[in-house]
Amino acid sequence: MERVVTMEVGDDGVALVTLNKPPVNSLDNSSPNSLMAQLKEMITEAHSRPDVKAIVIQGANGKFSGGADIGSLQSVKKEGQSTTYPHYIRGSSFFNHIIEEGPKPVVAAIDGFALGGGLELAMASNARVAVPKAQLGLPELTLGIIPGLGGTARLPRLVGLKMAIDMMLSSKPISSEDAKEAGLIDAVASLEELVPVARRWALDIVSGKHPWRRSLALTDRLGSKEESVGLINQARAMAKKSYRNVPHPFSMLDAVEEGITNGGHAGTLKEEEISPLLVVSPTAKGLMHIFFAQRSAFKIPGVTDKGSKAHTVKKVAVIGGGLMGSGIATALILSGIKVYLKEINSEFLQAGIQRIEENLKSRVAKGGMTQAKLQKTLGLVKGILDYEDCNDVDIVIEAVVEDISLKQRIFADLEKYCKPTCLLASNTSTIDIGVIGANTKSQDRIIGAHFFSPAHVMPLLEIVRAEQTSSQAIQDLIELAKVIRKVPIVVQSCVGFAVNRIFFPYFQAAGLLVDLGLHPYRIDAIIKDFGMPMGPFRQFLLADLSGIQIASATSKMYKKAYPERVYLSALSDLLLKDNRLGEKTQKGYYIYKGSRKEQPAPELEGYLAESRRIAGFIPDGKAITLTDEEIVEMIFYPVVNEASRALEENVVVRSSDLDIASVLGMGFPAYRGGVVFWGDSVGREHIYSKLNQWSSQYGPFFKPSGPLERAVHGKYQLAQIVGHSRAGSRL
Ligand SMILES: C[C@H](O)CC(=O)SCCNC(=O)CCNC(=O)[C@H](O)C(C)(C)COP(=O)(O)OP(=O)(O)OC[C@H]1O[C@@H](n2cnc3c(N)ncnc32)[C@H](O)[C@@H]1OP(=O)(O)O
Repeated sequence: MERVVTMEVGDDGVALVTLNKPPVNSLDNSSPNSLMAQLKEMITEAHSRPDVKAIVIQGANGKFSGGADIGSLQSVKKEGQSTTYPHYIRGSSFFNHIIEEGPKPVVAAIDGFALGGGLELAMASNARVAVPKAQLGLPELTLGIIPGLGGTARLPRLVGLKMAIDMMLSSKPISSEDAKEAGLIDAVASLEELVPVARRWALDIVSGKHPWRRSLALTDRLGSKEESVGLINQARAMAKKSYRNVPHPFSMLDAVEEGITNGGHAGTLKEEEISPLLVVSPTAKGLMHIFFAQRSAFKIPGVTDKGSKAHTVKKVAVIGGGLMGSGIATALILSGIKVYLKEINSEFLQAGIQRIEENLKSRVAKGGMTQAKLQKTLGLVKGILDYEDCNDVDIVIEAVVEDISLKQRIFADLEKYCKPTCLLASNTSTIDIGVIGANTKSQDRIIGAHFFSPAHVMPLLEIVRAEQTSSQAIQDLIELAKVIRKVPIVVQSCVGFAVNRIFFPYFQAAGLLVDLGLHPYRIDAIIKDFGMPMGPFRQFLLADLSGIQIASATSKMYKKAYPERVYLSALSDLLLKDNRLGEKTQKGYYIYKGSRKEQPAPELEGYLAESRRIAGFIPDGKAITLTDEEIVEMIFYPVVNEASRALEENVVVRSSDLDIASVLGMGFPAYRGGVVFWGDSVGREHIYSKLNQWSSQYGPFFKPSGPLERAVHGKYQLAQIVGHSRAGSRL
């Protein structure tokens, strides 16, 4: 039997129990051989051995524990009224009775992180010691579940109810320094001193020098029941505003309330009752899928598995200080990378640097940065006017206007002045990477680095590889993404790459529905209720933020690339003609009165009528009637349809990359698992038959794609289209 928990008893009478299950010492509880079962066995043995006075639990390889094993939670299935929830041993009962209330004190020695069940194990221990930079938190809500090993009952007793609720709702970990101040841990010790301090602490509990604290029994941080229930109700009201369509934040608050009103043990029983139900909810399935999808995105077969190392990036040149360039520069300096910002004259340079400063200032205003840190961070930017100055940078990221010959000239210049190992990246969203490098001999190190606006905020980076791009170049850019905390998806060049490619039908379907008589505001409200950050018409104005010319130009580009399946409503052009550019001119589909909050524009009706007249879809003037659900379907099924094409064309490495693209690039709700995952959960047959029906009613925009049709006939999931990919198929 593989040992993942070991025990060593020292001369001091302390049993040092070590969790050793790479990569994160997860608390697997699925079998007699799993970590939780072995841990229970070891602690029970320690309690019964006469030579053991106290127990210290640590994690191997610089990590305490990353919590329950998410893989085994993900595979839980519903079986009639119950589920296959992995509790080989009853975790809460073990933590409550054998660790917290056992006959010998237990101290947790925390290195690296204690997250989820990891922190719950530490909180069930009678004291906690951590290294200075350890991270402690309960991030279960990001997975669609709640703390299930006593976290909702113990955290409020250790740090107070308000902070506990904040920590759980935000899912953000805190550092050991903050944890010490809050009362979550008892001492901070250097790595060398961690276990010795924990041993001494455990013995001091035995001798009575330190109190023998049992978290579930603490009450000193809790206010009166009335106050507590008031706080919990306030949190419910807040959660209603920020969480749509998901049950778990409210379940978490129910468990907290039970633990406060009926005692800690009752709280842990409530968790036990709720957790198996939540883990099989569509929300948890979607969020756990996204958890693993995000990690898979960093692994590219033939690139990251070759054993070669990425180059370290210390200095990057950004060409162009416009909106995108300054955003990219901001993202880089925020991660401590030196940036040369290149512009064509000092006036533009000044403006670019000012934009970067504005980006940082807005962080300061939101409390995310101090003024002193702003100055230090801004100090990492140096303005330059000549390519000669790029001779010592590791990567260049070009972010100038979408002009092929301009870009070709820039790359020819870069090749001349940059060192031969320098990666040459373009932030183009439309131009073929191969074409950009056509006038150089450096095609192997030319690559697309497509950021999303605002680049210092949006978490996605599309890495576009051309035929000749080397695997080293891809690996270097993946590494840069890691450093600047972006999730990369590696894509083959095609019009729109991944995100814009699969979402062009989203905006076009919305336009089509308006031309069929629906109102844009109703569509926006329904799509927002579905979980998008804003509706397509409100978001159109976001496109305007990065330049309305781009939005207009890209529609034409799609028309050219995918003519048989594009629907261009006249509506946006009618608005543009009247200089209704959205927020920029304070009017678009909506009006803005000096704020970003949209207000209805009564005059929109005239534009709608004109657009419908041009479309000629409803000659008798009678708008079609659709339910809210049908509107969601008519807007998102075309997206799934396009995603199936992108999968078959191998635009991405794996289907989950498109899920990441939709969630991180467009704000598709993570709890729905991304567009492909969602499409599969809705069901390919249903989507196919609906698209067929609409295609005969409303035209080829809705025609089911070849790959979707094949998946239906072949009875395989949309997520498996990549495996059924046919080279050269463009149906
Ligand atoms: C009953 C309980 O209340 C319920 C729970 O505890 S649910 C679990 C709660 N815990 C979490 O949400 C923590 C999730 N993990 C993380 O946030 C991060 O992985 C981390 C901060 C622990 C480490 O981050 P980092 O060093 O960047 O490594 P990262 O790439 O994320 O993870 C390393 C590997 O560990 C895996 N992993 C991380 N946490 C895991 C977990 N809890 N279960 C299973 N696998 C896990 C990752 O999938 C990855 O696997 P791979 O190498 O095969 O891709």
